[in-house]
Amino acid sequence: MENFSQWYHNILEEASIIDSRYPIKGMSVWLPKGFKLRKHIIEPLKKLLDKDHEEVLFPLLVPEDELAKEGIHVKGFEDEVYWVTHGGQKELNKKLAIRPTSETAMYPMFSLWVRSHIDLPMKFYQVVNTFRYETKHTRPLIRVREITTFKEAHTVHATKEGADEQVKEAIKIYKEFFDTLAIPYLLSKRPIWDKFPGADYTMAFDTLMPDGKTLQIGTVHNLGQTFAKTFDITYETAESTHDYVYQTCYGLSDRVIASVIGIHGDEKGLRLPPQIAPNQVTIIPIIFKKGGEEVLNKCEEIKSSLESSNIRTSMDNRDIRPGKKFYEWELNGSPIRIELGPRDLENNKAVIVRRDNLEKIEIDLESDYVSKIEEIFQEISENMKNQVWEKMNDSIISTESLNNVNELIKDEKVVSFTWCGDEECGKVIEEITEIDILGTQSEDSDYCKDIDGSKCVHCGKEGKYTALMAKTY
Ligand SMILES: Nc1ncnc2c1ncn2[C@@H]1O[C@H](COS(=O)(=O)NC(=O)[C@@H](N)CS)[C@@H](O)[C@H]1O
Ligand SMILES: [Mg+2]
Ligand SMILES: [Zn+2]
Repeated sequence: MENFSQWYHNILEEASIIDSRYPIKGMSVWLPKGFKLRKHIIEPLKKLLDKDHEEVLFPLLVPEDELAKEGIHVKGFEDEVYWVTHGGQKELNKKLAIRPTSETAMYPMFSLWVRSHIDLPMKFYQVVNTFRYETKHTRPLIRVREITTFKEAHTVHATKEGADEQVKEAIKIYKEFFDTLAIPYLLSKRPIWDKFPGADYTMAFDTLMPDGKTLQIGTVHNLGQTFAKTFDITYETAESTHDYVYQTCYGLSDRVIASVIGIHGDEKGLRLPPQIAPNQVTIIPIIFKKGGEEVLNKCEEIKSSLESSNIRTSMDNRDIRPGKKFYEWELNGSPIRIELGPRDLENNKAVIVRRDNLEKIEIDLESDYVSKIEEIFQEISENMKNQVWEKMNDSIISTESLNNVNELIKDEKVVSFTWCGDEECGKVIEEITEIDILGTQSEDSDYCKDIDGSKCVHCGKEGKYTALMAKTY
C-alpha cells in the first residue's frame, strides 16, 4: 500500500475489473467481474432516486448552438468537449457536441415540457456515458475521458425555496448512497472559483483515498434561474403570471466505484461491503478422497438455502487445492466464505471466514445459519464503515497558520482552517500552499471549528468560515 497508485492499477487488472489497454487514452473496457460490481453499485443508487425521480434517456449529441447558449457554462467546458463533424463522407453543416454533461441537451426540451406550476416540480435522472477531453493525467475510473457511469439528475422547481430544498434532498440521497458503499465523505461548499460552470453554488462530496488525496465523488449544484433564462424555461403561476423556473442538478460517476475499490481494498485484493458485493457468499467444499460426495451435497443444500433468501452465493468446486480457492476468494473480495469438510459434516458444523477482518466463525448447520449470516453482513458493514470513517477523521487536522500546511499535507492530512471567505484571499492561500481549498463547512458540520472572534489564517480579517484544504485528484 506504500504506493497506492501502483496498488490501484494492479488490483484493477488482477481482480479483472477493467481492461485499460483499449487504444484510446482515458477509455477502458468493463470486464465481466467489474461490470457486475458496477451493476450492484448502480442498483441502490437508482432505488433511492426512483422514489421521486423519473428515469429518462437523452441523446448523446448536442447541437453546437445549444451547447453555446449559456456563456459561462460553455466557457467551463469548451476545452473538454469532443465534437462530431461528419456524417459518413459528408461534413455536417452544424457541428455536434458529444455531451460532457446534459444541461444543454435537456433544457431546450424542458422549455417545451414546462407549461404551468402544476407541472412542477420535475425530477429526472439518467445514467449514461459522457465524454470530457481531460487534459490532466487520466486514471482509470478516477479521471477518464469516457465517463461510463455518469448519473446525472436534473430538477425543475417553481420557487427558489423549492430548489434550495432539493439541494438538501440530493445531499441526503448521496449520504445514504455513500453509507451503503461504506465510503466516508466530507461535504463542502466549493469556493466560487471552483463551482460548476453556470451554477449559483456547488456542494461537493469528497472522500479520502489511502494516499491522502481527496477525490470528488459527487456534486450537487443549485442552478438558480440562470439556465431557465438562457433556455426560456417559464411556467404559468397560479395567478396566471409567468415566471422563470429554478433548477438543480447533481451528479456522480465511475469515481464512486474507484472509491469502493481503493478505500476498502487491501494487499490481498478487493474487500466489498455486503450490500453491493456481486458475490456475497463463496462456499468452498474441502474435498478429500472419501466423503467428497456428502460434502458436495451439503454445500449444494447450503447454497440453495442462502439463495432462497436472496443471498448472492457461489460455490467453488473446481478440482484445485483449497489454498488457491482461498487466494481467489480474498482477491475477489466476497464478504463471507464458508468452508465445509468431511469432519465439519460429521459435527454438522461449517466454518465462516469474514473477508473484512478474516475472523473465523463456526456455525451450526442445524441452526438458522441464514439469519446468522445476514447478521454477520450487518456487522461487516458497520465494521467497514467505522474503520474508514475513523481513518478519515484521524486525518483531519486543524491549523492556525499556513506555514505548517505543507508538512501536514505531506503527512497525508486534510487541513481545516479559519477563512474570511474572500476570493482573492482564498486564491492567495492556494497559491502559497499549492494545495486546493475544498470549500467551507456548514455550521452543523462535525468539522466546524469555533470561529467567533477568530481571524482568517492568511489575511487576518474576521474569520467567517471553517474551510478544508487537501491534495486532490
Ligand atoms: N473526468 C472525469 N472522470 C470521472 N469522473 C468525473 C470526471 N469529471 C467529473 N467527474 C465526476 O462527475 C461528477 C459530476 O460532474 S460535475 O461536472 O461536477 N457536475 C455535472 O456535470 C452536473 N451536470 C451535475 S450532473 C463530479 O462530481 C465528479 O465526481
Ligand atoms: Mg473536469
Ligand atoms: Zn482571508
